[in-house]
Amino acid sequence: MTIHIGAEPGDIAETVLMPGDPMRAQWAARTFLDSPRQINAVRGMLGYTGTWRGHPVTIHGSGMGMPSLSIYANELLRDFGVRTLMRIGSCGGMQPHVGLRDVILAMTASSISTPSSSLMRELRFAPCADWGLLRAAAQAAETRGITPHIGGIYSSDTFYDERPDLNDQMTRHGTLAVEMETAELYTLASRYGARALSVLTVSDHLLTGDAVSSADRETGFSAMVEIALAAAFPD
Ligand SMILES: O=P(O)(O)O[C@H]1O[C@H](CO)[C@@H](O)[C@H]1O
Ligand SMILES: O=c1cc[nH]c(=O)[nH]1
Repeated sequence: MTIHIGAEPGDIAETVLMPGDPMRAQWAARTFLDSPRQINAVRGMLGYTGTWRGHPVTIHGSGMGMPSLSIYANELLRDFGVRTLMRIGSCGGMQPHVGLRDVILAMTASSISTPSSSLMRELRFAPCADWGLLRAAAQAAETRGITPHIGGIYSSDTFYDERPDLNDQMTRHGTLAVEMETAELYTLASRYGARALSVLTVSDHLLTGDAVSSADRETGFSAMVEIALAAAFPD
């Protein structure tokens, strides 16, 4: 048991899928796992452990933003021995060729700062995905007839961003999408010698203003969950 995760040792699998939204964790566990059981509800942050094709898997919310994700990822990696952490999140598209509901595999994540920035001092660390997971996720997507966008994303601290000039530079430099957790997830996975990948679905678009419904953001993104599970346990 840790401060924020009320699970016992052994309750959490070595492979964890992390949506920001705890209700997406509940939906994904009930939809994709066999025999899911709730292993955390501290502060309403729901976590479930079950099996997928016989492999133990935990699906646990991270909350929104890097400070929240950092708390859960630190405890999962340090105290529960997690070895593979995959974010299953929503994001805002930043390129004209990226459409609503498209799947993005985040190869790298830019940021202005992360909870790890003060530790890094003058270093501008480059958070990047685990190559094996990234390759397996690309293959899993293609097997399902999905062509994912693969490249850099932006992990922001600000959902209601008032720096359109910064977003313009991101778009100009090929950034695929914006979300709020991946840069810290990849940094922590590197620190603990674990594997991480963010599999994202485009829920809205910064260039067009188009968006899917909140209900869709909670439960409508099956493809990214299937891709994440298949990448974690390739045949
Ligand atoms: O849908 P989730 O996984 O929460 O991800 C995105 O949605 C939240 C903002 O609405 C942020 O957490 C952002 O990263
Ligand atoms: O952080 C996020 C997530 C989804 N859409 C956005 O525009 N930003």
